[in-house]
Amino acid sequence: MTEQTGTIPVYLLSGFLGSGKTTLLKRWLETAEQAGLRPAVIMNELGEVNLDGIQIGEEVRMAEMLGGCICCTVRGDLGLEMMKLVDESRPDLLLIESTGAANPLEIIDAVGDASMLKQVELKQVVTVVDAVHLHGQAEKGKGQTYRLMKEQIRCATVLLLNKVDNMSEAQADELETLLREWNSFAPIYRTVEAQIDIDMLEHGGQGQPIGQAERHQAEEACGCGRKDPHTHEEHAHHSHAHVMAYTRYFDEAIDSERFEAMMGRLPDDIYRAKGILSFTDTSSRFMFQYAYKQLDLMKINPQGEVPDVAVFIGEHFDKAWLEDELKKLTEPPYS
Ligand SMILES: Nc1nc2c(ncn2[C@@H]2O[C@H](COP(=O)(O)OP(=O)(O)OP(=O)(O)O)[C@@H](O)[C@H]2O)c(=O)[nH]1
Repeated sequence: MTEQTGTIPVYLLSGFLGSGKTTLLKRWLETAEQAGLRPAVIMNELGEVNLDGIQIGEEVRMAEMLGGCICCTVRGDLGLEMMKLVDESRPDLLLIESTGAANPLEIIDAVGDASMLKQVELKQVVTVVDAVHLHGQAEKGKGQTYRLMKEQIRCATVLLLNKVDNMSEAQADELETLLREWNSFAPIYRTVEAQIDIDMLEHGGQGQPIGQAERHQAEEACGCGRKDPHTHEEHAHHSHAHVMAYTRYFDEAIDSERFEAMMGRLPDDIYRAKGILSFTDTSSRFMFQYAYKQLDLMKINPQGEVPDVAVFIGEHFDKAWLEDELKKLTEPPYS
């Protein structure tokens, strides 16, 4: 783990929605705590509730930026939040988890601005890639999500090819070749549940901080407003404007079977969902995580007052359909 040298190292966790950033963040925090270090975290969520933050211990100093994406709508706040955290808690390291829709270059710039005022230094941009999702996107080979994933990969100084448990070795080999084509300098680690030696991430396998050359290369590759060298198209400034989030609060417990059946009916354009729910058939509360058709439910006992809530994220999906489905969850049982 990083030794304290006066400058606070900053690590940016990037990667498309549901790729495993929070899973990695939890590991990183555990490792830091075992090493006796005091980490601080900035979390950014598209939805109105910090569901990722609930998974982090209360002892970790955390700033939340909710209801917008760190790289645009709330970008101005990032520098302020970072400086406040540094002044208030003087952490040994700072981890920033962006929304899965963020363009990392914008955040890299914001950290760069802050480093002129405070002793913070961006050390690594770790992009977590959902192997299965990328595989599907690469087969299509086009679209805004594909382009955004490519940008996140190009801006990385370290790449985790995560969720390789869901694919064959040969498919993972193919993806690694693709990652290498898009990003020739970042070390690539294949992972399951983001299991990796954190030291390898902190030092990018080479002990190199982000240098001018890499930064320049990343800017060339994904700079907003710059022309793509191959297509000569301008990159959209907010390449994730197509991603939308829908938040629904519940005042009462819902039927677990109906909920699971509804999740099974979600259309492809709702690819990510998460939330905390109470079910009528058990007294425990549950956190659910849904990413690209995979639904996980975990018992949870959140500290403080946390409402029952579900957040759905996707592209141009039919909100009316979703509202109708959610309404059915709280209706009396059908005869
Ligand atoms: N099968 C499988 N599932 C994984 C793996 N890593 C993470 N997951 C699951 O994928 C889901 C999303 O993981 P998160 O860590 O919350 O992803 P995230 O990138 O933080 O998601 P957002 O913050 O919404 O962008 C969770 O249900 C994880 O348990 C993996 O290697 N394999």
